[in-house]
Amino acid sequence: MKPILLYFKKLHVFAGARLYVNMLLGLLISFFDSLGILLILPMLSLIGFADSTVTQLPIISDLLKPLVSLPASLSLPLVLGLYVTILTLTGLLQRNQSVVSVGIHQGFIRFLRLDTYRTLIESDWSFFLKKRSSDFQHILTSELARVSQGTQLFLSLVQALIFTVIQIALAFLLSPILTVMVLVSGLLLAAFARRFVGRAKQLGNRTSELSQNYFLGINEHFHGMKEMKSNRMEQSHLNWFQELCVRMEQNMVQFTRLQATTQVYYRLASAALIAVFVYVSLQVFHVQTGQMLLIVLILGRLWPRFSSIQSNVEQIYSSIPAFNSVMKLKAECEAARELNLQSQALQNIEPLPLEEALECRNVYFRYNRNEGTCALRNINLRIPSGSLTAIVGKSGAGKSTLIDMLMGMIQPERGEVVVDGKQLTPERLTAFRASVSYVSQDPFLFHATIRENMLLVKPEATETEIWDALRFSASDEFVQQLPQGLDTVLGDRGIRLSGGERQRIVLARAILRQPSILILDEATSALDLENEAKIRTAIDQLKGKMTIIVIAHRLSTIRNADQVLVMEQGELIQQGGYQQLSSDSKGRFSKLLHMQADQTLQP
Ligand SMILES: Nc1ncnc2c1ncn2[C@@H]1O[C@H](COP(=O)(O)OP(=O)(O)OP(=O)(O)O)[C@@H](O)[C@H]1O
Repeated sequence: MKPILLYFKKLHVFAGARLYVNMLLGLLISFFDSLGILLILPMLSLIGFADSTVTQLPIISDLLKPLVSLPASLSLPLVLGLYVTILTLTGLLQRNQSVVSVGIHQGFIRFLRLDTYRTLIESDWSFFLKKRSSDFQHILTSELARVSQGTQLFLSLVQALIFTVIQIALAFLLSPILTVMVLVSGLLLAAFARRFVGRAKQLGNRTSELSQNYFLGINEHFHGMKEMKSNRMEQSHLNWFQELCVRMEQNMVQFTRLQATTQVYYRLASAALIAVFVYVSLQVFHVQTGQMLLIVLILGRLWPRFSSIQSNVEQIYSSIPAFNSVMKLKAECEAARELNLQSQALQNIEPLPLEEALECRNVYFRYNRNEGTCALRNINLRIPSGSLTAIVGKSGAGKSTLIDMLMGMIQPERGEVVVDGKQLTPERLTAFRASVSYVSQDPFLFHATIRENMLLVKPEATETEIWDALRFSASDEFVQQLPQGLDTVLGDRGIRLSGGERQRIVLARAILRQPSILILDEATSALDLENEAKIRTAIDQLKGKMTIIVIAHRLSTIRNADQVLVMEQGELIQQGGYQQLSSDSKGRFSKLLHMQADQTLQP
C-alpha cells in the first residue's frame, strides 16, 4: 500500500481543494441516498403496506412527526414529493461529482505523464546507455495507465468507505445488535478474502512483466523489420508474438477468475448471512417487522458495497507492481539527474563558447564499472579553438565514446575534461552543451516539415539563415525541388529522404545553430563523392570560425585537418598533423592509409 499512498499524496498535492469537494459530494450523495431509503418505510406505512410498528422506529418517527399533524390526503403527496426531490438532488449531486472526479482523474494522468517524462529527460546520457528504450515506452504508456487507474480506484475506495460508514451508522441507529452482528460477519469475510488480495498482487506482477516483454518485443521487431523480412524470420517472430499474447490472455483470465470467485463468495456469504440474520432477528431478538424490513433494505444495499470494496482492493493490489516500476524508474532518473528544467536559472543560461582549447587530461572511462575493459584509457589531448580535428581508428576503437566525453555526455571515471583551462563540471555543462552542435552517425529528423526540423534548434532563424545553412550542407538544390520546398513533411507519411539527404539536412540544422563547436560523427558517410567534396570545402571554410571535430572513416576526407587523433582499443596511440602522421611509415595512421588505398584499388 505504501507506493499507492505516495501517489495518493501526489494526487492530494495536484488536486488540492477539488479532492475535498469531491469527497464532500460523495458524503452528501451517501447521506441523501440513505434518506431516500428511510423514506420508503413511511411511504409504505402511509399507503397501508406496512404495520404501525414502522412509524415507531427511532428515526422514522422523527421524520414522520411533522406529517402527523397534517390531514391524510396531504401527507402522502408530501412524502412522495420529498422522495422525488431527494432522488433528484442525489442525481444532480452524482452528475456533478462525476464531472469533478473525471476532471481530477484526467488532470492527474496528465500530471503523472509530464512528471515522469520530465524526470526522464532530465537524466544524463549514461542513464540512457544502461536502459532499454522499450522499458521507457512501457512505463510511459502501460504502467502509467495502471498507476492512474490504481489511484482512481483508491479514490473510489475512499468513497465507498464513506458510503459504507454512513449506511452502517444508519443501521446502527435502527438496531445496534444486528448491525454489530453483520459487521463481525463482514470482517470475518474480509479476513478470509485476504489471500485473494495476495494472489491479485502476484498476477499484477506478472502483468507488468508480460507487458514489459511485449513492448520490448514489438519494439525490436519493428526496428529490425528489414532484417526480419530479408532473412525470412516472419514465422519465428509470429510464433513468439502468439505465445506472449496467449500468456497475456491467460493472465487476464486468471485475474478475472479470481475476482469472479471472490464475488461468488461474497454473494453466497451475503445470502447465508441475510438468512441467519432474519432468522436470529425474528426468533431470538423478536425484532419488529418494520425495523426488520428497513435493516434488510439497508444491508441489502451494503453487501454489494462490501463486495465492490473487496474487488477494488484486489484491483489496487494488482496495480501495485506498476506503481513500483514507475517509482523505481523515477528514483533511478533522480540519481542520474543532470538538469532541472523547472529551474528559472536554466532559462537564463548563456552558451559557453570555446575561447582557447578543449582538453582531456588522463581520462579513463568504462561503460560497466564492474568490468575491467576501459572504453577510454589514459586519454590526453588538446583541441585548440577554431581548429579542425579528425579522430580515426578501427571500428570499436573508442571514437564515439571519446566524442561523448568531449561533449560532456558521459563523465570520466578518472581524469578530467577541461574547457578553456577550467574543468567541465556539472554546473558548466548546460552552458557548454548550448554551444555544441552534434551530427550523429544515424541522423535523426522529426516527423515534421523541413522548416520545423530546422527551427527546433533556433526558433528565431530567418528564411535567409535557413537557406544559407542548407546551401552549406549542399542540400538547397534538392530541397527546392521537393513538392512543398521547406514545408515538405518528412518521415513516415511524408517524403522519405535517402540516407545522404537526411545527413545533409541534419548537418544544415547543426550549422543553423551557429555553434562554437561542431562535432560530426561520420556525418558524411552516406554521401556521394560530389556532395561529400562540397561539404568538405564548406567545412574547410569554417576553420578558424568554429572548432570542428570529425570522426572519419574515409581518410581522404581529412587531408585538411589541423590535427589527427588515432585511437586503438580505447587509447590514443598517435596524434599530430595529417602530413606528419602519414609520413611516419611505422605509425598506425599510415598503415590505416595504406589499407584504405588497397581497398580502393581492389577491383
Ligand atoms: N552503450 C555501451 N555499453 C557498453 N559498451 C559500449 C557501449 N557503447 C560502446 N561500447 C563499447 O565501447 C567500445 C568503443 O565503442 P565506440 O562506439 O566508441 O567505438 P567506435 O570507434 O566509435 O566504433 P565505430 O567506428 O564502429 O562506431 C567498444 O568496445 C564498444 O563495444
